[in-house]
Amino acid sequence: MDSFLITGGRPLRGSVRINGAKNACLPLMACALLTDKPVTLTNVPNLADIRNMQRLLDSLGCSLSHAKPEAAERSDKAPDQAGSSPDALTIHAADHSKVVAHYDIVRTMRAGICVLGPLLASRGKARVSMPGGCAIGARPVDLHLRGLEALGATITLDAGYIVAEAPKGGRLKGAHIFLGGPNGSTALGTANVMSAATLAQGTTVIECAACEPEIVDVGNLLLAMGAKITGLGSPRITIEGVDALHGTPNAHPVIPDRIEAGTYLMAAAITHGDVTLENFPTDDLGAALDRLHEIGVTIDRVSPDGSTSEIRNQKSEIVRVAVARRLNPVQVVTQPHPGFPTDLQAQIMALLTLADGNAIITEKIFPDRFLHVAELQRMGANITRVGPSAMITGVRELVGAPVMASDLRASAGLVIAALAARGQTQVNRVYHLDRGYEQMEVTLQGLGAEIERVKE
Ligand SMILES: CC(=O)N[C@H]1[C@@H](OP(=O)(O)OP(=O)(O)OC[C@H]2O[C@@H](n3ccc(=O)[nH]c3=O)[C@H](O)[C@@H]2O)O[C@H](CO)[C@@H](O)[C@@H]1O
Ligand SMILES: C=C(OP(=O)(O)O)C(=O)O
Repeated sequence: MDSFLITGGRPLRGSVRINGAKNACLPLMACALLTDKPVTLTNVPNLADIRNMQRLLDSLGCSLSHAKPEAAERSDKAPDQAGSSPDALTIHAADHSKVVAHYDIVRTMRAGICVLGPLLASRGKARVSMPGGCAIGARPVDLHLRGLEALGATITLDAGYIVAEAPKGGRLKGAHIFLGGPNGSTALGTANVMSAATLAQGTTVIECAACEPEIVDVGNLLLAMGAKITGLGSPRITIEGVDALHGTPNAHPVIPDRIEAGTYLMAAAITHGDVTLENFPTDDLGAALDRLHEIGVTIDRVSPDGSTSEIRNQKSEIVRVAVARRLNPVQVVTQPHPGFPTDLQAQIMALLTLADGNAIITEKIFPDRFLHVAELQRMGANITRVGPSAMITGVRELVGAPVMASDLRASAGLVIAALAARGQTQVNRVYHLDRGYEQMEVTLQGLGAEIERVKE
């Protein structure tokens, strides 16, 4: 398994373009199963999870191609040698006979579950393996199943597979569904139920729907495919079922990855660097920007003439991040959007290990998402975990050490810590990072970091 060797202490300087969001792109891809017409996405990130979702869709009778149609949006990325664009993806679900999402693919990522709703709605039945994903605590799928049952599906479990069948006649029926669980809304559960409801007979109302930008992006793609949806981005989404969906008249650009953007913000901050981030989704990062501001990180909007000003709420802008002094300790609570995202918890913890005082992080989405704590402690961090909270007493310096990456964002937190640590850190098992960050080591090298991938 590959690892990263990082020698810390170099301030990051330069510019990074934020890629399309993994957690939007994966459920967007699954939506292609809802129609027999081609669906084209652009700004598709080049990630292990995306390739696995391509394999899954291929196994479900879809043809996939990277050729960029005339109507597709322009992208800054260079076309590859064959004249196609690596970040454009067309998915054509022409063969609707296959309904089994196999364990060997679905176990690799949580978002594999996103094919369940579309398969059930368009093919009348589905057999989908229980999904995998990051080891960040209990990750039940009861809300997904409860929502689909409310739409009239019969669901049973068989040998690790979810077996779902639409009512007689093959069509789901609209319903009023409360989709909240003990920790609030469910992102992928909302995507699953909303996409299934687009083809149901009648009206569906989802209460306690996820407000995450990635789910809004899924809703926007469905609208472009002819669905009737209102309330996107609010806790109540209403879907008026239609008889059929069509393909995308124009290519749908995947939104920028707010978690990738937040990760590079924190990497820049911990090294007291000066980094410009392009395609930065300010609007989607309110809570994280608020915490970073309190910590003492300066984030300015860069105008086309190069001047800087206050950042504004926008879907995509250019920002410049810099830190002039020692970091302030702050309190962070992870919550559903628009609260502080759990997917940035490990990264901000790494940053706070070097703050000037006591910080506290409370994890309200995945109360056991703390596997990075022990690894940060190996690097000299002073952290005490108490139930769903971690108390962090800032230290003067971190010291490089061999550490083990346990999951995607924990790995990102360890890389951030290593960039600031004295000496060398070996971050083992970086295949987790490759699921969610496009060539992270190359991006960081471009910013002046001393980092290399060791292949094994
Ligand atoms: C691929 C993808 O997009 N993954 C993201 C998605 O995961 P995912 O969609 O799986 O996470 P959810 O939003 O569903 O989980 C939120 C909370 O609801 C609970 N829950 C969820 C489903 C369910 O059926 N029952 C239930 O109780 C979970 O245990 C958790 O406490 O949102 C998470 C929360 O923002 C992120 O950390 C993940 O990176
Ligand atoms: C937890 C994540 O991914 P997954 O839900 O696929 O495990 C993540 O993207 O941070």
